[in-house]
Amino acid sequence: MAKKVMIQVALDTLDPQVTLDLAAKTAPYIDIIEIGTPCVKYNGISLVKEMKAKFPDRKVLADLKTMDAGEYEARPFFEAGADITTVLGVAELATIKGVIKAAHDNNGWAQVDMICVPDIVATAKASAEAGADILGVHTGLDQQAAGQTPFADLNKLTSLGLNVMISCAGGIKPETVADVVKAGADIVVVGGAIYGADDPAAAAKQMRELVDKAAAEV
Ligand SMILES: O=C(CO)[C@H](O)[C@H](O)COP(=O)(O)O
Repeated sequence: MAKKVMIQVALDTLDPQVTLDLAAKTAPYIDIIEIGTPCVKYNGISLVKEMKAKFPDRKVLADLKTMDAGEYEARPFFEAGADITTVLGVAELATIKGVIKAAHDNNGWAQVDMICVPDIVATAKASAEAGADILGVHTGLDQQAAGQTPFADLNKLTSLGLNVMISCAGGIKPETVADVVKAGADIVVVGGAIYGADDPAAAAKQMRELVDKAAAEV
């Protein structure tokens, strides 16, 4: 039985209508619609509400990258319809636990973003122990520009065998997505390779085909 690997489209666009249109084009091929950090900061909670209302059959992730006041910041977004929010792994454990509480009180998932975390193994273990649902391996846009990739961190986390989902984000393209799946990711996050494509729907369809093919070979 092939492992089910989810695809998360990361929408880092700012214009709300452009973002909604991209979600409509890609929704048939993806599992999670991410309202990216720049987008959610620019548009706020109203876009989360509208996105969930338009795509009730897709999980909606608000990429808050919460750094403090975890429950206080995350709870309104879960109550507005977000299925997943993110909290930074560099935050205090109390902050991470607050987002987890807000998530679980609303049948949602809490993702701990490992971007810039100095010791991702220690943070991963502590986050899993605290009840995190997803650990997010993440090479940020600026890190990508400096030539970094998520693969080393992905292998570190998948080898721990923790009872959590592992997502992977950071410049993933058609040429590299199979390696991400074969390294054990449960969720493949794709932003620019889809929203920046000439035909985002075709790019999402291609990613779906590549992910499913690689998952069948794992
Ligand atoms: O969270 C993000 C940046 O902080 C992006 O959404 C994430 O990196 C995925 O986008 P891309 O595939 O373009 O790297």
